[in-house]
Amino acid sequence: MSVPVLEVDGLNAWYGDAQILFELSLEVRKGEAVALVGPNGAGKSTTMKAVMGLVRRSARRLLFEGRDISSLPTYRIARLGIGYVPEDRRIFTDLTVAENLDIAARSSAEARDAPVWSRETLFELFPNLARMQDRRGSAMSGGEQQMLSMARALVSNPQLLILDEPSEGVAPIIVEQMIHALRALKASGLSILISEQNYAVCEALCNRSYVIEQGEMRWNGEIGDLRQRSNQSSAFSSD
Ligand SMILES: Nc1ncnc2c1ncn2[C@@H]1O[C@H](COP(=O)(O)OP(=O)(O)OP(=O)(O)O)[C@@H](O)[C@H]1O
Repeated sequence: MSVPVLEVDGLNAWYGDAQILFELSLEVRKGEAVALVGPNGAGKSTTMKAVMGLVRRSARRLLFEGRDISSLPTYRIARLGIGYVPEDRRIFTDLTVAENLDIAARSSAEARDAPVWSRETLFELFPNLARMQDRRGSAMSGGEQQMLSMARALVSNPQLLILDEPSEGVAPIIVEQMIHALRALKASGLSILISEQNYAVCEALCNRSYVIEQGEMRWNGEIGDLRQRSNQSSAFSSD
């Protein structure tokens, strides 16, 4: 069994005084893709934000590659090798595809060694971005923006990619391209934690999954057992 990349144990998180996550535990091992599933408002995004240090949280254990990240600021967690693609994508919509990638490359080069992902290798992975290098973010579809956001996250050469519902509101053809790119990344050894309500995406990409409901972990197991589990709950949108 491969080594753990992300180890979370006893994670709690709050917005103000409201506790949202309760004693969550999960693990992502090297080279595996893990799905975090659950109904709207279950706490999937909050779990990802808590790992990145973007919400108030406490944990018995919060380790990335064996290192305690529980008291590090978000930018340092990112620099250690976690690429985070939030639900709202955070690309510069006034800038073109090429400019968005350049900015990510510049800030990554300041932070660590030269990036492994050149513009050329990113365009091989996301061919549709190659065809729209001079297009501004504001003129791209949601799915295209999502891929640009993934490409930006890869520039810093992460070991773990955290993706918050990348397929939400995205056309099926773009979802297919996204799955193709994510499978290639996984095959290259990258670990992936993905929040997802689309069963087809989970099945095509992931090894294991965790089901979260009302801020608590309700089930975890092999991806092949998830469909049966999901029939018993409202964790999935129909697909
Ligand atoms: N900034 C915030 N302030 C206060 N409460 C919040 C905030 N963001 C989320 N919440 C609440 O936290 C709970 C978990 O939300 P979260 O976004 O983590 O769920 P989710 O599983 O990602 O849902 P979705 O699939 O709808 O994105 C919800 O009850 C939500 O209303």
